[in-house]
Amino acid sequence: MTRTTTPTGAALTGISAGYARQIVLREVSAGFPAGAVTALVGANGSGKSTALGVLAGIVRPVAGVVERPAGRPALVVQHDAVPPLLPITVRDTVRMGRWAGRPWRRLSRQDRAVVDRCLARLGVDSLAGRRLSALSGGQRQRVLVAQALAQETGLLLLDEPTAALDVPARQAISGTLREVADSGVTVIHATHDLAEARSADHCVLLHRGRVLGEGPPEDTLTDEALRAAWG
Ligand SMILES: Nc1ncnc2c1ncn2[C@@H]1O[C@H](COP(=O)(O)OP(=O)(O)OP(=O)(O)O)[C@@H](O)[C@H]1O
Repeated sequence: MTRTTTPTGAALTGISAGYARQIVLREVSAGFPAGAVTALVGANGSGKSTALGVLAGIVRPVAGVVERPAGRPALVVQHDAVPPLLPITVRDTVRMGRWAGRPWRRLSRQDRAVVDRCLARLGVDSLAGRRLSALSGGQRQRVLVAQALAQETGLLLLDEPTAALDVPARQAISGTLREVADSGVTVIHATHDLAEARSADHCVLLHRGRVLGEGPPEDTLTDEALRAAWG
């Protein structure tokens, strides 16, 4: 079941979910405050992407309740999950963020202004006319974040948005996520980078599809919890 709530953020209660042959998340309950950055932390295969899929409404749970802010959530997948030869430009990619469920709709002047703002915010305005497929992984990742920002959503979900990025690109994205959260958005990103998780406001630690801990990073990412999560 999905409920829309605002402005408390998002929450999973008693969620079990997975794929045709496999239950991945087992009775997961966790809160994701509005106006804050939450890091979803865990080892490979712990269920981070599946939890993002549930929050995004892409993975349908077999049990439990999903609560999220009203409106269509934005999900930024990993840049290598985007077909590499997709023949669209950077600007078109960000414009897609304004479609709001109506593909190729004509964008208003205001929509175009939002697109320009998001391109500039992620520092990809100079690449606007380039093909997405001609960009580096880090540049492409920034474009995907710009597309998500263009949705102006209350729930921004990102799957390892800074994996494999250099330090300036990582800082640019982290800084942007912080600003977006400060504007009241519920921001949730999956990561196995502990430094990044520690700079979040809140974190949820997953291990084999279950929640090991939740709360401020300093209380949640203890040596003992991390040993258990990676054990
Ligand atoms: N589309 C899918 N179809 C079937 N099984 C999947 C699918 N996506 C993930 N899984 C399985 O679900 C389990 C959890 O994967 P998930 O991607 O949610 O973990 P993760 O914590 O995001 O991992 P990683 O850090 O490697 O990205 C894994 O066993 C994986 O094989």
